[in-house]
Amino acid sequence: MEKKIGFIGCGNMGKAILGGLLASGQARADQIWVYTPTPENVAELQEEYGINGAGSAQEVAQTADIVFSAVKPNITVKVLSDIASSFNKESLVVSIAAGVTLDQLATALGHDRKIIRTMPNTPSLVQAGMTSITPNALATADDIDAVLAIFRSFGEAEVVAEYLIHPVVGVSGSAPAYVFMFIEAMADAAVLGGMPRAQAYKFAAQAVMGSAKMVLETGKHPGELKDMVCSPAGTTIEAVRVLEERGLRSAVIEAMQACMAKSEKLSKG
Ligand SMILES: NC(=O)C1=CN([C@@H]2O[C@H](COP(=O)(O)OP(=O)(O)OC[C@H]3O[C@@H](n4cnc5c(N)ncnc54)[C@H](OP(=O)(O)O)[C@@H]3O)[C@@H](O)[C@H]2O)C=CC1
Ligand SMILES: O=C(O)[C@@H]1CCC=N1
Repeated sequence: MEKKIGFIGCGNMGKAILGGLLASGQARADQIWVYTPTPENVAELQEEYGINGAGSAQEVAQTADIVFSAVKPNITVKVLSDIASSFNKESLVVSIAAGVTLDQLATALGHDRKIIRTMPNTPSLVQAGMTSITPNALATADDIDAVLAIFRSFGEAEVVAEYLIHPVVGVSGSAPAYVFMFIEAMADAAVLGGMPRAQAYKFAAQAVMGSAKMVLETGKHPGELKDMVCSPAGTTIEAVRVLEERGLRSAVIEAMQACMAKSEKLSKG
C-alpha cells in the first residue's frame, strides 16, 4: 500500500501492529510516523524499525492517511479530541482501545470522520493475533480491506458488528490471560509429578497450541476431539471426570460473563 500510516501511542499493541505491517511488506518504514510522549521511546522505535519519529500527535494527524490510536482507553477520547482538527479530510482513524465506542470516538473526532474500532489481542506480538474490525458508516470498502489486511499480517481478523464487541473482548481480547493461567496450572501439576519447570511450560504450551490447531484445522467439534483422547477406562477420562466435578465449564463461563459485563460497563463511561 502507498498510504502514509501513523501511530499515536506505540506500546505493546502498537508495536505488534507496526511489526506486522513491516514484516509483511505492506508498508515500508519510510511510510510510517510514530508519536509517543517519551522522546527516548520514539528514538528507540526509530532505531529498531527505521520509522519516522514525530514530535507531536498533531504531526501524525497532519501527515498520515491511516492513523492508529494505540493509547490506553482512559485517555483515548482526550488525546483524539485535542487533535481532531489536525486530521486531513479523508484520513481514517483506527482505534484499538477497549471499551471506547464508535459513538464516543465520533464525538471526539467529529461526525464526518472515517473511523474503525478494533479489538486485537496480545498473541499479535507473535503473529498469532485475533482482531475484530468494526467500521463506522463512513469507512469505505477499501478502508475496511486495508485495515483487515494490516491485522491479517500478524494473525486473523474479521469484521464484527459493534453489539458483539463484549463477547469479542471475552473470547479473544482478554482470553490470553485465562489460557496463560491454564498453562501455568498444568505446568504446576507436571512439576508436582516431578518434571522440571521449564520443560513443564514447554509441554503444557505445546499441548494448548496443538489442541487449538486441531480445532481450527480439522473442523471437528471440540467434544469429538476430546472423545478421541479419552481411551475407555484410560487416564484422560479420569481427568475429565474431575474437571467436570470441579466445574471447569461453569468457571470459564462465569469468568467470561464478568469480563463481558465489565466491558459493557466501560463502554457506558
Ligand atoms: N494489552 C492488551 O491485551 C490489549 C490492549 N488493547 C488496547 O490497546 C491500547 C494500548 O494498550 P497497550 O499497548 O497494552 O498499552 P501500552 O501502555 O503498552 O502503550 C501505551 C502507549 O501510549 C503512549 N502514550 C501515553 N500517553 C500518551 C499521550 N498522551 N499521547 C500519545 N501517546 C501516549 C505510551 O507512550 P510512552 O511509553 O512514551 O508513555 C505508549 O506508547 C489500549 O487502549 C488497550 O485497551 C486492546 C486489546 C488487547
Ligand atoms: O484488560 C483489558 O481491559 C484489555 C482489554 C482486552 C485486553 N486487555
